[in-house]
Amino acid sequence: MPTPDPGLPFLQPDKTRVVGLMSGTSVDGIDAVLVDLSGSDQDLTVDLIASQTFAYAPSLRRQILALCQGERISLANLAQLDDNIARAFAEAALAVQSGKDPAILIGSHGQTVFHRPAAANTLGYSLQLGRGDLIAQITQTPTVCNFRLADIAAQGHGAPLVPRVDVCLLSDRHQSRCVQNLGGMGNTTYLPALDRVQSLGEGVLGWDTGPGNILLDLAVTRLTQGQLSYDANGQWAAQGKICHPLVHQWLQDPYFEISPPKSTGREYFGPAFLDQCFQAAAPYNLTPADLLATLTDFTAQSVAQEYRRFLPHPPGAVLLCGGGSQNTYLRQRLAIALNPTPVGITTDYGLDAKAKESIAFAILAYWHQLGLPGNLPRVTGAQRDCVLGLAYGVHR
Ligand SMILES: Nc1ncnc2c1ncn2[C@@H]1O[C@H](COP(=O)(O)OP(=O)(O)OP(=O)(O)O)[C@@H](O)[C@H]1O
Ligand SMILES: CC(=O)N[C@H]1[C@@H]2OC[C@@H](O2)[C@@H](O)[C@@H]1O[C@H](C)C(=O)O
Repeated sequence: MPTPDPGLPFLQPDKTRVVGLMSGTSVDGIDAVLVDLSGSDQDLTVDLIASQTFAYAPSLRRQILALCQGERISLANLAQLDDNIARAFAEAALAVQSGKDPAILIGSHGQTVFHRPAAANTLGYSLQLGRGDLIAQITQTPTVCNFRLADIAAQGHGAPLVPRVDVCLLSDRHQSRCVQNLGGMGNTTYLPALDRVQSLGEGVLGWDTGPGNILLDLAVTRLTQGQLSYDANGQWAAQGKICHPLVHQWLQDPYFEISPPKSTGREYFGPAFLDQCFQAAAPYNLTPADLLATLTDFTAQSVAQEYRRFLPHPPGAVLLCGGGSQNTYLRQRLAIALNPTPVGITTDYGLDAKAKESIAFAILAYWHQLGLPGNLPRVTGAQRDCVLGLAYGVHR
């Protein structure tokens, strides 16, 4: 057990109210939850009390995206941006608790602005802004943040981190499952048909499968000159015709050749990748709807190809989560690509699909306070189990 900080609550594994905060690679806003957690890991239970998404103010979003895209920024402006993100996260934490008994702990993922996957002879590097010390001070609530660092220092990718939570909340002893997140990026957790205790020891796999909504969001933004930022329910793409030769061509991308552990981000599947897609599409004279249909099918096919390449068996079911689980057309294309495996959403298995990642960071903060590891070395490639996160207490 780590020595508890005097400014932090010393938790016992019984009912604890925690806020979870997450903003991922879509940079659409802060997903916030208020949960009651009990148990430790294999007997963990979650009661979702409140859940809300707080869109970023347009100017803050623009600054974050500019930074993600590698635009130059002075250190003074970087400091200001970090403060502003922390303030937005703190406001989200306060707002999601409004009218409820307060949380005693916050788990804040922060905003990813840069991710360098680990490689042979190169450590990973992952930078999340929105510093936890400021969130703790503003909310007067102890805050755990910077969850990816310990895993990276142990030579892991620092991502994905949600798989250990998936094991504890979604394993089934009779059915193997893939939990497929469709955020900006896509990532999966393969849960063999084992109970939670066995699963933590063996068989679980997880990795970033490639793009989630990122190429769709970027394409919609480009095609509408910034008027729209995503294809609501996939309605636009559903009107188009898929260009199958392009999908086939894009599936040859070298990222899909890499065996797990692997992780990715906007640095790879970002604007430059989309430029290449648009260039490759030029000879086909596609309409905007055709382009979106083709990018949507590519996204679905990339997930199916990753499963075929890297899973020991097709899963008994695929459970979707993340914002892309709301895209009806993407879900249809996934169901076709994964046929005959049934495709559902985690909400139907008791875990809100849109809130799952922020719930996971509430749990990782709780595990930090219990001294329990949060990573799965088989997934991230780390050399050992790590207690994840840096904790900031409230010193009045
Ligand atoms: N109704 C909807 N129809 C289509 N797409 C949707 C809908 N709702 C959300 N999305 C998509 O989900 C995205 C946000 O998903 P989410 O919040 O899970 O991503 P994230 O957490 O930023 O990403 P990551 O998991 O990569 O960190 C939006 O940018 C949009 O593309
Ligand atoms: C560096 C980073 O923010 N990675 C995210 C991103 O979004 C999806 C995928 O890429 C995943 O690896 C990770 O997020 C989830 C929450 C995770 O760590 O499990």
